[in-house]
Amino acid sequence: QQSTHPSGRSINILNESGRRVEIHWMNPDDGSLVLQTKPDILAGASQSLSSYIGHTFEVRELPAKKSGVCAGDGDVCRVDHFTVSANQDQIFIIGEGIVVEHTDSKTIATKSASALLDTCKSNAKKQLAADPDSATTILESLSACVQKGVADEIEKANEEIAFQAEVRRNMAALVENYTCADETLNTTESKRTETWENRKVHVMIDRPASKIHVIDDFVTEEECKAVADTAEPILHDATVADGSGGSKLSESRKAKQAGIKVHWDKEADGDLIARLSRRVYDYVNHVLALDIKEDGQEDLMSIQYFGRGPDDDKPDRYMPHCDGDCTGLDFKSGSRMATIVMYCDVPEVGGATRFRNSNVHIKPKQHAATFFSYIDPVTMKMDSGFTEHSGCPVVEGTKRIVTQWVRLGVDKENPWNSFNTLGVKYSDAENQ
Ligand SMILES: O=C(O)CCC(=O)C(=O)O
Ligand SMILES: [Fe+2]
Repeated sequence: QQSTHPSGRSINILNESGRRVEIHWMNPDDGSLVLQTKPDILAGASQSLSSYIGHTFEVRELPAKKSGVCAGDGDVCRVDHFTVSANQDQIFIIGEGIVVEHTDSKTIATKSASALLDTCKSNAKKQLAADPDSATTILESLSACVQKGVADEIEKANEEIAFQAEVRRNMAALVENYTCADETLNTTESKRTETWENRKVHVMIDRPASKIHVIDDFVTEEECKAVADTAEPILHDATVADGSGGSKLSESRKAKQAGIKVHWDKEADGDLIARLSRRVYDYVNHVLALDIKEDGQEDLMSIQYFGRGPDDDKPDRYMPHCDGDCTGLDFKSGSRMATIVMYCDVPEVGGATRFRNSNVHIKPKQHAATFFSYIDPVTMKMDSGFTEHSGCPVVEGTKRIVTQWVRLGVDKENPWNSFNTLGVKYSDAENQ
């Protein structure tokens, strides 16, 4: 519970004081002390604690077992305090004299930045002493020195991130089937909630290039029915592009689907599908402020998965995929950058929407919607894998969703399919 709470921080305490200490949490309401360390932290030992931003702790030196006294002046037991900050990777080092030093991701970064500057500065000073008239050259070599140091540090950090991302991806792939099959798994706890047009929004991840929201009561029963009625006569097996301009059935996408055209000319008359589609673009614009218009966008897609029981070895499902690019590339005009999946009918068993790289599991709730975006609207860089998702196998019952894949850079003259050189049908549009 603590580690998933947004203000939860797990902290590490190292006892380098040479003395035995204990840690108390200070209750801000009444100032009482609550012992956190049992047994005591011996000299040289470490201890981790689950805490929260803003919590303050007291470190108390304990009397030596033999002498029965502390090592402070006049045998006094020394005390210090520390407070948990918002930064990540916080370490509290209890030093000699029971003085607590606080390090975290920020202070470590600051330290390595100043170490780097110190090296460059001392080089510059030496040069200046040798040749007092060479100020310009010195300034140049100083900035070259800093630049190289910064580049080296960034490269190191990027390499570390790439390594960690690979470990995380491999783990995610491994647990995918287990988590999909785990019926006891509920929707992941949200980071925070918001409200949009009287609807509750659960914010699951909120990164510049990767957002996942669940919106309650996004679609109404009559809108679902309007889509289902239109889909019924044209429902067909889901296909993917076969690479030569045609389409083929796919193991990775087992479902029935039908493209649903939006009759915008009937919007003013209260057309239910147009009303739903308008809400989709309103929400996308609310989150991304990219001024997305309906012109040239893909049709709505009705997708239906049918459960055939636990013995079906080829259940209806969508294997993990990204709807657009999710490799961190620059955005390409006309391509997808957000998706809304609306749940019209939810199955009895199976059928969760899973974002395996973000560890976000969404158990479909009738009439709710999952919104996700995979573009950073400021840098125009795409998500780097956090929005990869799957529709878990549907085991019992029927799952009916309506999906809108949203593009940026399309309009009447340049509709979505003009960006597809093969000119494949709408049913082949999803990138796999
Ligand atoms: O069925 C789901 O939950 C996911 C559907 C999906 O991935 C899509 O429509 O792009
Ligand atoms: Fe998808």
